[in-house]
Amino acid sequence: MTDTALAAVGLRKSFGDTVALDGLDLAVPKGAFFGLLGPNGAGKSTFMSLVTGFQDADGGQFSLFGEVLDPADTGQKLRIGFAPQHIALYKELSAEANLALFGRLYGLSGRGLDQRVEAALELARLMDRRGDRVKTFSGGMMRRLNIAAALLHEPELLLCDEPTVGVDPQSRNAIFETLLELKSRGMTVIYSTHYMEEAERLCDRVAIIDHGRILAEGDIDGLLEGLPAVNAVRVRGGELDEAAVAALSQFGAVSVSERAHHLVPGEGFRLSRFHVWAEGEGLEPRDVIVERPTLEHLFLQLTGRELRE
Ligand SMILES: Nc1ncnc2c1ncn2[C@@H]1O[C@H](COP(=O)(O)OP(=O)(O)OP(=O)(O)O)[C@@H](O)[C@H]1O
Repeated sequence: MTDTALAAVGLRKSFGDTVALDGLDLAVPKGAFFGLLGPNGAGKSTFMSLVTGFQDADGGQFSLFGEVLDPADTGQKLRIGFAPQHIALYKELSAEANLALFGRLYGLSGRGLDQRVEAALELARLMDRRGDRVKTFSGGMMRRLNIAAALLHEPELLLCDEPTVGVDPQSRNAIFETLLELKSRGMTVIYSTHYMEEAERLCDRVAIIDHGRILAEGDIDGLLEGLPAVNAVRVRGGELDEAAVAALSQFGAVSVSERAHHLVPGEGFRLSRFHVWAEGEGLEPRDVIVERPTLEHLFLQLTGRELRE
């Protein structure tokens, strides 16, 4: 028995001169909601297309639940579900007809198929729109259906490629509900995104990918542990006098904007000491905003670039 759902070792893939995957190593534990976090062009979709056998790797190897993954092995393929970045649905057909079609492609029929279609409609929260053509759906509804269609054959591992790109915040929340439902069922999910807030909200573990390599991997708290405990402090109000600003500077680099003083903590910064100082200055707790480091800061530290550049 292995505790690893999917492992990749030394994966390589190039398109002409473009190196999409550059010796990528990754291990995804069973039952993890695993975030693959990286900017556009980092290699996330290429990675998924190799796992699902849509493209062949130039080098390297995968194992799926402890067995070497052979793209031609149908039995192994059935253990994987894939919700691609680009919606793969028939827009002229209804939600229900789409699901039935995908179910038949997976060899389902009769009562078994009907039950899976019902379950998928429920998961996607589209019971009341089941008979409507997909072309009348919002982007978020299509995304949910796209995910549900990938689950009809009850795979053990779901790959979900950037499901929230181009959807409004409300639809995004509805997609999260579907994903959180899968998480609560203990399904192994590999979720690619370039939104660090999504990774922080959904994922137990995260791998940071850039230029086709994994730069860091672990649970989010562990990954952030290496960063300073406080990323920045904002003092609202902008009412500090010159002496107070000079005193603030003992804690690090200070810059001033119209409404606030921003402090980037220096070496040996202690938040407790800072709070004592702030209280002495008569600052209200609500005027002091402490920014904790995020995965965005980690990415910046690792690459010298913003995640969304
Ligand atoms: N079929 C292809 N032909 C040529 N280049 C490709 C192809 N597929 C991917 N690439 C290139 O490989 C690199 C990795 O692309 P990939 O789509 O895997 O990144 P990504 O992290 O999924 O980003 P995005 O969110 O933009 O899809 C990019 O430089 C991309 O332009």
